Amino acid sequence: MTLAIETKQLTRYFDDVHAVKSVDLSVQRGSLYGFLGPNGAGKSTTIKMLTGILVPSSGEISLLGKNPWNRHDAIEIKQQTGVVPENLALFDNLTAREYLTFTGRMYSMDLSTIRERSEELLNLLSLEKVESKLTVEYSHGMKKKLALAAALLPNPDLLFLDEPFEGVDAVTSRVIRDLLAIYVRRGSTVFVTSHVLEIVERICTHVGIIANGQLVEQTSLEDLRRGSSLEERFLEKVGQTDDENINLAWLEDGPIRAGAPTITDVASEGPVS
Ligand SMILES: Nc1ncnc2c1ncn2[C@@H]1O[C@H](COP(=O)(O)OP(=O)(O)OP(=O)(O)O)[C@@H](O)[C@H]1O
Repeated sequence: MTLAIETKQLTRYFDDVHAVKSVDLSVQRGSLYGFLGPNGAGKSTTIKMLTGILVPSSGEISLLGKNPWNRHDAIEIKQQTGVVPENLALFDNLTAREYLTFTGRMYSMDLSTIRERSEELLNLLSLEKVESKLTVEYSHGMKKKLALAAALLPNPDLLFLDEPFEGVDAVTSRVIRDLLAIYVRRGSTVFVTSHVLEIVERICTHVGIIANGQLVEQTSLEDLRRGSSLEERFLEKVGQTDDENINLAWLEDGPIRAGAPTITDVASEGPVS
C-alpha cells in the first residue's frame, strides 16, 4: 500500500489550546479521503499543517513520500499539490483569468497550457461570463469555484480541499463531485473536509473523523457504514446521540404563549389613544 499522506503524532497547540492531538493519518494514493469532525474539532488546523501554512508543534508529516517541512523537498511537493484553503486566499484586484495565469506561472506552466486549461475550467465551472470581473466582486460561491479551478490548473497528484461544497449551488456541487471522481480514478488523491455528510457518503472512499483534536476513526467508508448511515456513525463517533435532550421550552411553545394577546385581539381593541 502506498500512502499519499502519512502523519505520525501530529500535534498543534495555540497557546494553551491543544487543537490537534497526536494524529496518525494514513491516506492511500488514489483515495478520496473525507476528513470529518464537528466545529472546532481540528480539521482546518490539520489541513493547514499538511499544506505548509501552519508549523506543527510536534510530529511528522510525509506527503507523496516526502517531508513538506524539509526545505529541499518542499518545492517539489508544492509543485505536485493543489490546495483550496479555508479562506480561499484569492487576490481581490485580479480577474479570474489573471488569477489563473498568476497561479499557473507560480507552477512554472507555459502560457499556452495555462490559457487552454483556464478556458476549460472556467467553462466547466460556469465562470466564463464573469472571467473579466475582479474577484472582489465575486459571490462566495464564485470565489470557491475559482479557487478550485486554480487548485486543479497545474494537474497536481494530490488535492487538499477545505469545505469545497460550502456555499456552492447544486449544479456546481455536481460538477465538482464528477471532477473529483475523474481525478481519483486516474490514481490521484483528494483530502477533503466537509460538513455535508450526504456528499461525503456519495463520493468518498475513505473517512477520518476528528473530535476534540483526536482522530477517533479512520477507515474505508464501506467499513464505517456497515448497515447504518454515515450520519449515524458520525454522531456515534463524535459522542452525540439522539438521546441528548433539547430543552428550550420557549421555542417549543411557539412565538405566542397561551394567554398572551394575539394580533387579532390587539387589532379589535382599536387604535391606542
Ligand atoms: N489561530 C488560532 N488561534 C487560536 N486558536 C485557534 C486558532 N485556529 C484554530 N484555533 C482553535 O483550534 C481548535 C480547532 O480549530 P479548527 O479551525 O482547526 O477547527 P475545525 O474543525 O476546522 O472547525 P470548523 O468545522 O468550525 O471550521 C479550535 O478550538 C479553535 O478555536
